Parts: sequence; structure tokens; C-alpha cells
Amino acid sequence: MTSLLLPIVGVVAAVFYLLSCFLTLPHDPKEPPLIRPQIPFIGHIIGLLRHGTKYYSNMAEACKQPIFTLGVPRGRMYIVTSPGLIAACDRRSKIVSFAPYVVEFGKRILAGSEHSVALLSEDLLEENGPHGSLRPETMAAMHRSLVPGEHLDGMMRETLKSSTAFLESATGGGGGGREDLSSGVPLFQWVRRFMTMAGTDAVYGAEKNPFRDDEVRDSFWAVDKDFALLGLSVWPDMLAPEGSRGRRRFFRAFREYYATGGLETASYVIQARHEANKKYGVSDDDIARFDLGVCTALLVNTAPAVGWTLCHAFSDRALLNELRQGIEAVVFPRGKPETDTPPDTTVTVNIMKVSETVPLLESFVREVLRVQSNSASARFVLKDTVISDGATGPTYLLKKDSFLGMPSAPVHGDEAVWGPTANTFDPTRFLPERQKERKIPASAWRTFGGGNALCPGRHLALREIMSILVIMVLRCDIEPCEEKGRWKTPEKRYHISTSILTPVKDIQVRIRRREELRHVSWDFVWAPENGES
Ligand code: HEM
Repeated sequence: MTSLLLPIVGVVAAVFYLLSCFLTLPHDPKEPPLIRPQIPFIGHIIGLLRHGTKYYSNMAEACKQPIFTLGVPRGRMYIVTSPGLIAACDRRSKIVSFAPYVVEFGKRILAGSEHSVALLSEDLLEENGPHGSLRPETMAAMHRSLVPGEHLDGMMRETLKSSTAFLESATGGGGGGREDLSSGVPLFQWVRRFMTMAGTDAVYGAEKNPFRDDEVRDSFWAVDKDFALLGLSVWPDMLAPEGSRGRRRFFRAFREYYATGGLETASYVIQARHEANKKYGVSDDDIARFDLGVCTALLVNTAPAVGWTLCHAFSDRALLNELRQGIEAVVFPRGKPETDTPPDTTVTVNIMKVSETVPLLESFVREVLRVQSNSASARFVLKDTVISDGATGPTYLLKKDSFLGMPSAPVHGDEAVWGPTANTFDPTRFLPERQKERKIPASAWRTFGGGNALCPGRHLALREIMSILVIMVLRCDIEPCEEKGRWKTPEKRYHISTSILTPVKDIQVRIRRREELRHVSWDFVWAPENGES
């Protein structure tokens, strides 16, 4: 019997050895420690397919390393969880680069022409500087147009015009409103509807915004729904028919937008991007395709972020009261108008002033984004490089052609960084006075990523979220239809296209105007106090 078993064991060992030579790349002891999967070779892939980006958190929790290597067939993935090493990667962001993902996105999701993909692939290491190739030039244009200042203020005015028009007609001026929100709406879906319009009106100009056509709006969200399948780039019409059709409809709408003078009514960010694209010879057809990328960045995170913000605010009575009191102290310096005030009394609310005067608003929104963020900050190592945590920390070799991820969830839940309350929701965490208590490294708040891929839309996103929060807290009450009005934290769905998660099942809520302020008409504006823009 033993004589029979020995050759079998020998053959199995030889096959295993050959497979491991073929499937796994050699691991240098100078690289981050290797975490072997429970199922040889493919265990990490199965884990990622089953758990999505949550798998990084599971592995980080299990191995408790500041950086580690996951071996996958013919490749390696480095996962970074310590803020010091994240900062080191961000400082090398031309080598530990986001650019290859933009090329893949351009190829697979935007279905760009060979010419435009070649343009995106030029000078990946950015050796020719910020004006030497298409991607850095376009990103420079976006950062320039989305920093706080007159262009951003202009976009905020459009956002408010669009969202308040929707909310006014939905929740009604004085009366019930166009929609019967008091009998229940799915909160995240409802928010997504008006945030889609508000965001795209601000960026493309309300007059010719292609999203004014419901079919274009639905087409965009069909693409988002089929994002992973479209990303496979294999028979999109068969595997993702809705997304593929939606993509064609979207491209057609944006070609028409530019052909009919849309650029003249667009915001500065679209004009600046257009100029950069034209400088490098991107065709009109590809410019329309690139706009699918703009809309994805603009909408897929901001809409669920507003949904979560409303959930957190309205599910905690004490917090809601504190937010209301803070906002009302700015809006009604002489006290709330009496209920017998004439019904046409209009109160003008400068949201910019409110958000500057009530620091709890921004602190609260940042905390919502901390707990609901699941960004991956995916990178590709373009050259062998060595990183270390500070001047004296251990060093790690990162090998060329490896994937590197800096997932936000493990850093956002790290007690060594945030203290013992890391895993609880604390709306005051980001208040300026609390920041003095505990020094949080800038690289520990990863909601908007970092390095040269840092989200250029972060100021716009924060302002949009705070504005909707102020409007809803002042005007409305929201309560779930089920569970006798009690809020229940919904289970979250992990996506590959978004950093902010969405609920697996939407929350059915009743939205009503606040009874005691039913007689007030509101005018929400965004205006710098010095009136410069
Ligand atoms: C709550 C809302 C938002 C969140 C959580 C968010 C988050 C992110 C994250 C995590 C990244 C990748 C950064 C990295 O890998 O290090 C990113 C990139 C980007 N975001 Fe945002 N974002 C939001 C809203 C916006 C908005 C409103 C815009 C406006 C257009 C925008 C435009 C972009 C662009 C263009 C990039 C790509 C940057 C590059 O290629 O270098 N985002 N965002």
C-alpha cells in the first residue's frame, strides 16, 4: 500500500510544484510580507469575487500588517493600511500610479477610439510635466476649475437653483406638492433623481443639459448598473444589453450637445476640459465619450453620499435638533417667524454663510463620508521602488507591474489612528477644537483618495452635500414608513464603480414639510459675503 501511495504523492507534489512555478511570481523578502490564501493560488481571487473590496479589510484585520502582499496567479497585489506608508505612496504617485487605470477605463467603459486611448497612454510616468500629455493636462484643468472660487460658486448657484426647484415642486410650497411624498418614497432613489439633475445642470448648464431628457438620465444609470460587465469588454451587447444601449444613447446625446452649442452654456470646468482635449487632437466623438467619465465621477458617489447624510441626520433626534438649532440661529437671528406671518413671507438662506458659521455641518458630513467610504485607491507600480514609513520605519520593495491598493475602510476603522471611537459614528469628530485633541494624519482620511489622483471634485461634493442637508433639515421631516418610523441601518452593497456604498434595499421614507414653518417660503442661495462673485 505504502509502495503505491508514494508515487501518487510524488506526482501530486510535482504537479503542485510546477503549478506554483507557473502561477505564482517569486516573492522577495524585501517585499511586503506575503499572505498565503487558504485555497492555493486562487484563494485571494475567490475572496475578492465573494466580498469585493471588503476582502481587503478582512485580510488587514486578520494579518495586522501595515502593508502586505496577496499572491494571485501570475501577479501580486500590495495592500497598504498604514497612513505613513499611504503618504509614502502618495509622494511617489507618478511611479505608484493611477494613470494605467484611466487608460483601462477609457478603453473598456468609455469605449474610446484607438487614437484617444493612445493619447491617454502617453507619458504614463508624467516625465513631460503637467502640460506634456492629455491626462495630466485635463486633470490640471479640472483641479483649476473646481477649487474654491468664482467658478465653484457659480456651479453651486446652479446646483441650488436646480435642486430647490425640484424640492419645491416635490414637497410643495404651502400645499402638498406634486408628488405625494407623505405616503412614501425610496430615499436613495429619490435623492439620486434630483442630485443627477443638480450636478449635471451645474456642470453642463441647465439650458442644454442632455440629462434634461429622462431617457439620457436613465441611460446613464443603466451604464452604472452594468459597469462591471461592460468593464469585461467582451460582447457588451449580449452580456450587458441595457448598459451597452445606454452607453450608445449617452454618447449620441453628448455629441448633439456639443454640435448644438452646448459648450457656450457649460460651466468653466467643461470648457477647460474641452480646450485641453482639442489641444491634443481628441475627436468630437471621443470628447462625448469622455463625458461619460465626467458624469460617472460627478454622480456615482455624491448621490449616495447625500442619501447617507440624510439617514444619519434624521435618524438621530438629538443630532437633528442640534443641527437645526445651529442653522436656525443663522437664518433667524431675531427668532423664528410667527405662524401668523403672511404665507408669502420669503426667507433667504445663504448656505455658504450657514456652512461657514455652523462648523458641526462640515464635521458631520466628513464623518458620514468617513464611515460610508469604501474607496480602493487602486494603483499600478510602474517601476521598482522602495517605500518606508517615515525616515526610520521599515522599508519595503514594491516591484514593477504590481497592483497596489490603499483601501479606505481599514484606515478609517483603525483605532491607532482615530482612537477607541474609530468604529463609532461621532459627528463632532472633525470639529476644529476636536482636531487639537488628537492629531490625525491627512493621509488617514481617504474618502477622496490622495496623491496626484486626489479627487478634484471634493470641494463641489462637500458643498453639494452640505447644501442639501441644510435645505432638508430646515424645510422637512423625514421618517421611515416601516418599523413604526424607527430607522434601521441598511445592509450595504459593494460596487466597483463607486467609493460610497449604496444600501442593498432602499429605505422607504415619508417626507413632509415641517409643520411649524409651513407658512415660510424659502430662497436658498450660495453667495460669498463680500459679494465678489
Ligand atoms: C462624495 C463624492 C465623491 C467622492 C467620495 C469621490 C471620491 C473619489 C475618489 C476616491 C477618487 C480616486 C482617488 C484616488 O484613487 O486616490 C476620485 C477621483 C476623481 N473624482 Fe471624485 N469623488 C466624489 C465626487 C466627485 C465630483 C463631484 C467630481 C466632479 C467632477 C469628481 C471628480 C473626480 C475625478 C475627475 C477623479 C479622477 C482623478 C484622476 O483621474 O486623477 N468626484 N474621487
